[in-house]
Amino acid sequence: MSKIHQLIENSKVNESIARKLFEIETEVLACQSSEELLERLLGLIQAKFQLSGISLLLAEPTPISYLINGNLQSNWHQKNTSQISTEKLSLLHVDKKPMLTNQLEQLNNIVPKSLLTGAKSAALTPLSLEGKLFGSLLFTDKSSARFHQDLGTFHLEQLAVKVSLCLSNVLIREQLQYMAHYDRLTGVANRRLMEVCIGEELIRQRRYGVPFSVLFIDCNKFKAINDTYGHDCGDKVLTYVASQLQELVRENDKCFRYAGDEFVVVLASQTLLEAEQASDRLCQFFDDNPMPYQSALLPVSISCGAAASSGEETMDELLKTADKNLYVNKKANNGMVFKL
Ligand SMILES: Nc1nc2c(ncn2[C@@H]2O[C@H](COP(=O)(O)OP(=O)(O)OP(=O)(O)O)[C@@H](O)[C@H]2O)c(=O)[nH]1
Repeated sequence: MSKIHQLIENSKVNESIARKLFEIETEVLACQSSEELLERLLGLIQAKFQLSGISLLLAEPTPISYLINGNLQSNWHQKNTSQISTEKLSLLHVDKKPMLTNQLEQLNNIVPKSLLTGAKSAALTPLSLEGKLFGSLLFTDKSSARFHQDLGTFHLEQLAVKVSLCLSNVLIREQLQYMAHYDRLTGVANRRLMEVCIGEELIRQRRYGVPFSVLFIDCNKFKAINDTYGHDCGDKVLTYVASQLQELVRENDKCFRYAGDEFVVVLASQTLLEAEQASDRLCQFFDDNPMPYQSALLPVSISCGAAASSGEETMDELLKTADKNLYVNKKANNGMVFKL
């Protein structure tokens, strides 16, 4: 082939690659979550470029990978995402550049063997967030001619920048949403999300007659725990109570941190009697299960008040009834002593 023909041919190939990347970019721009974005992106790349294998390598441990890993729970990610140490990742991407190779022995002891099964060549695209390398997209092919050291990396570099940008935008949005709806200390949903949840239950009840109840929960003598063992211990107690409450309620029920040492549980489809039974069960659990603390056991106790929604009252009225019942029950619990 003459030089000019070769140039024209190269330019056509480049244009076709650029077009496919543009189409992929356009499609992933609308993705609302990092999980959806990565899944969609990798699926599109594999289909459009007909790659035999594609996977996501995530650095471990970095704060960024922790943030992303928490979001990647789908079956697809379980199958296609692998952990890689930060040191190994930087071996793949010297100066944060893509890597192309058909000498796969170079990847031995860096990339999990299973990801290279049947492959004869591979391309790795670095992913960065806030200037930090946190992962790599691994493309593999059955042909050793597909990726090799002498190929240019311009398109992969572009892809790396664009994916990193899209991902960072989505992650910032996810972080903001999380901070707006979840309590930082205990990890349970906050009062704002509780209002949304009760609002939805009220609509369901008024429209379809589905009952629901709420439990107002308060830790007993919590101030004394803070004063005796310190604020850090108090924080641990709150985290312990929140995590146990979440474990103890049914899948459909939801637990919220209302304020300070107060929590609210929304019991979907449950009557007052069922809510009172749940309340007894929760109180009994904490009486029977003191919190492990500094190689000892710290008694933790809670009081609960239940209220069933009739569909007539407002959210505030419902919570007030539960709160009133809580204080009736709390009186009976007075006199708890905390000893390590
Ligand atoms: N450690 C810690 N303490 C908190 C937090 N939020 C609120 N508190 C404290 O929780 C305590 C709640 O005290 P009270 O409302 O008097 O409750 P109590 O001591 O459990 O009293 P009773 O409910 O009557 O048994 C206050 O001292 C707050 O300072 C928090 O995030 N961490």
